[in-house]
Amino acid sequence: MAIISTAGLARTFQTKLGPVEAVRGIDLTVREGEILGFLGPNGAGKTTTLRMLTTLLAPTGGAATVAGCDLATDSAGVRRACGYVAQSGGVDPQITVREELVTQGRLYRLTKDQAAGRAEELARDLGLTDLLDRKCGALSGGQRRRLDIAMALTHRPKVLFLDEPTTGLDPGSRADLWDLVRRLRDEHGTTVFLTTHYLDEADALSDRLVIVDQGVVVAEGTPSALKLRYGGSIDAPLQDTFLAITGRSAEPAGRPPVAV
Ligand SMILES: Nc1ncnc2c1ncn2[C@@H]1O[C@H](COP(=O)(O)OP(=O)(O)OP(=O)(O)O)[C@@H](O)[C@H]1O
Repeated sequence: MAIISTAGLARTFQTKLGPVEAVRGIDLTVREGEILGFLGPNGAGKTTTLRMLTTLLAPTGGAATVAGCDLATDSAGVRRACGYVAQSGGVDPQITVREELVTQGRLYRLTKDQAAGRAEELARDLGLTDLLDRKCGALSGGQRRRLDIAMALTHRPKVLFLDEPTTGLDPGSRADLWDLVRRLRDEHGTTVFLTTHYLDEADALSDRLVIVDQGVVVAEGTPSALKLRYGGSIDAPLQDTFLAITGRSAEPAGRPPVAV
């Protein structure tokens, strides 16, 4: 069953220098319980698409449904169904992990007791129990990401959107995060929609890849199917496949991470 479905989803920004067509018409379907890797070179329109699908940004064209809720007419329903972890989270460094989780629960209208209980539950699920009374500012990068994800899961969303979840993490923390994403899907049936520039990550985690370039979908399929079709063999490196599809590298500026 499709949990996300979009048709011609588009967003043009009006700027002083003229219109910028960030997303020109995205057609895609995501099945329930799928881990979808949403890839594309810098500026392809990935974050803009995520922001539209999570109701943070209004589309200027097209349509979409998330968990059966129409983006245009039922944004509250879409928000109930979605958790979103942006590229850089906005936790308060001065308050503790517990306070941050409880506050998030209260924002979702849980009672004090419910919010305290949910904070403990999330901390257990995400390996944060020993850190509950630590200040957020004292967490490592990997622990911060786990807290960001815990907060996004407070209301038990059906779909979790992760925008470059492992950027800046060391190989061990990246591997932990991959395990967490798989566990979320396997134990809770959560659909995961993730963007990443790390092709080893996309390859290891995703059931299916959607590759965008210049605001449109240019290829989609399982990692193996894409490698076979564009890289010449199912053993082709995803790097070569991506280059064949977009003519560009997927890596952001800077050093590529060590594969784990
Ligand atoms: N608020 C805005 N105003 C004007 N242009 C914007 C705005 N937000 C994004 N853009 C432009 O839209 C295009 C797509 O941006 P977006 O951030 O969605 O790409 P991305 O695929 O997530 O890129 P990256 O991989 O670098 O994070 C880019 O050309 C960007 O400069």
